[in-house]
Amino acid sequence: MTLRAELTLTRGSFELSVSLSVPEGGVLAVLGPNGAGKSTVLSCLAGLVRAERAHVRLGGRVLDGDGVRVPAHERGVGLLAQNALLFPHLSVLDNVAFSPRSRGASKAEAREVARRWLDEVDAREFADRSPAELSGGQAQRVGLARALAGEPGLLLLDEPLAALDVDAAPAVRGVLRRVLRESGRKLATVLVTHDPLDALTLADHVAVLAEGRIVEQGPAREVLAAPRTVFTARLAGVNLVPGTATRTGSGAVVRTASGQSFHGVPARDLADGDAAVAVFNPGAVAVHPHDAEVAGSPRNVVNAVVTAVEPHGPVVRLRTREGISADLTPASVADLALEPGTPVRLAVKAAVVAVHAAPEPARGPDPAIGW
Ligand SMILES: Nc1ncnc2c1ncn2[C@@H]1O[C@H](COP(=O)(O)OP(=O)(O)OP(=O)(O)O)[C@@H](O)[C@H]1O
Repeated sequence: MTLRAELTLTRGSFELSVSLSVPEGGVLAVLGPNGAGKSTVLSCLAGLVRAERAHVRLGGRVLDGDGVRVPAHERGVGLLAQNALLFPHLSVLDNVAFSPRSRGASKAEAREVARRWLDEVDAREFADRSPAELSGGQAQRVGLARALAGEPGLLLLDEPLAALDVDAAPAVRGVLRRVLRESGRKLATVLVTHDPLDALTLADHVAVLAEGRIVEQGPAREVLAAPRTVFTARLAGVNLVPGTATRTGSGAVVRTASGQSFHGVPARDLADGDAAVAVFNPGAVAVHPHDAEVAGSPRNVVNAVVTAVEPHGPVVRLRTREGISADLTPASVADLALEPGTPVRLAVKAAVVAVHAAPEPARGPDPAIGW
């Protein structure tokens, strides 16, 4: 079923105003910093929190608005949060059978449905266990089966992998991915996550929420490959320099508030005077001694001071006071004797800097924000 929702709510100084749409079979990942309003959006959709102004339509049915407010248990919404919150006194099978049973199925029918869903999430073998006998990952799989056994039109996933340790998360992510593809075809799914990997692997679209507003949205790969806000850039692990754009023939320059210029390759829709961001990968940043001459093809050169030297997978990520990050090999960190406080000269070729119009005046420390 297709979901369309418009929600407005004020809570103290926090204001939420969002408009979402998820087609049948679609998975929308909602990303955003702490306190952005992600859980509030899910709670409003689930009918657990009342928005001041709401219009929520699922398939042909109005859940909220036009004088209607369908209570939570009648919405046809499945919910899985960080913890599955299974009923401790029921077996795994009866936890999953609970939804069909409360929709009027006989005990035998409900258990049959439950067995089918436990098969779907590879948890049939746990049917007779009590929830206390499950690991975190097993409990999340059972929680997913329980959410789907009620045949919801909308599935809400609130950081379903966040409480799992690094060994358990991949298996549950794999089950979610398969179940959303196969069984999720009639559903709209909204997934709240902090993890770009979840967004890329589970969702087709993402919406980035900041301070109660959607600041970026679109196909997951496009948004994460070309982030326009500081938050999305951090998620995607790239450097992002906010400023104002000027077109220069086939190129573009982003000038920051402090007068620093970054040359790059403009997106097609970029216009002179636009609020813009220069985006580049930490792996594309070359690090030189602070007094080095940096020559060659058109480059952006920034004097910076190292603030952190951190292992980052097979490379070392250098963070600087100026906000730009660079990835280097451990050998070059040693050669350049890099440590917090070392002055360096960073260089990045214009050809690998993408310049995008920003949807809002870019926020964050000037001149650049990198991770
Ligand atoms: N029960 C509540 N009463 C009052 N304010 C609340 C309540 N719950 C949340 N808030 C506030 O509403 C805002 C949005 O919170 P919400 O939990 O939706 O954010 P979130 O994006 O889900 O954050 P997180 O990633 O930390 O879970 C925050 O400013 C928060 O302090």
